[in-house]
Amino acid sequence: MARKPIIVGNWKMNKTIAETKEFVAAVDPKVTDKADWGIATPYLDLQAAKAAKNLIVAAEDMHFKDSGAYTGAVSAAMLKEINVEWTILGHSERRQYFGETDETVNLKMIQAINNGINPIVCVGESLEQYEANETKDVVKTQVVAAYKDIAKEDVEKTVIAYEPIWAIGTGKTATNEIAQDVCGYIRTVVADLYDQETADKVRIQYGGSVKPAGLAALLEQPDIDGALVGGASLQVESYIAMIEALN
Ligand SMILES: O=C(CO)COP(=O)(O)O
Repeated sequence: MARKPIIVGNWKMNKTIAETKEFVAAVDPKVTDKADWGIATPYLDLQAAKAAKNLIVAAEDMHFKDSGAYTGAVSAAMLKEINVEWTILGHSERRQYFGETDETVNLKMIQAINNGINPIVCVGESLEQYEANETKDVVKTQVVAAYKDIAKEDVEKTVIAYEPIWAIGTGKTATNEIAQDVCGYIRTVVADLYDQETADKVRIQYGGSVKPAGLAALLEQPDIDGALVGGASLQVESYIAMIEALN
């Protein structure tokens, strides 16, 4: 089953509007059709990022309500108005620092789908859970919760990012074997929730200290269809090095 790779840079809380313009001007013309390439940026940078003709532009989060008294939050309608059609949901940093729960991630998944926004939903275990051999239980619980009330025909609009928390920003990458094992398991969870055909269509990314040099081998894994990249997506040179790694 051929699934087009999807590689998205998660900028987290980095880059001003001016820096975004500079990055997009340098990187966007280099994008090839070997993969879907994207950047997830702070809200304030999104409109500048949309100058891109080739790059997917994603938000890093989105509220689950249409509007209302939610100081600091951004709605699906606000994203749609500037033609942002993707968002990350449930990143471990949102779960850790901003009180995101499996329940709010699910509400956001539903809100995203209802508004024509494609979610990249993040799952992954802590170091403690990894060491206690709880990885599969943890990601299963997160995936099952995230997809509650998501219809089968909508699953292929979503992307699942497996990001072991112990590999984020630490320079410690999961080996390709570990990443494949967990991503393959996630696909069986989706198959159990829906069916094999649906599971075969959904794209699953790995994230956690991905670097240009490791990208091609990572994508050779049968159940890894892309990457969610933090640090290595911030510099023009390293983003272009990822594009070139797949040429
Ligand atoms: O959290 C990540 C992407 O969402 C991974 O970040 P790093 O690539 O910096 O480890």
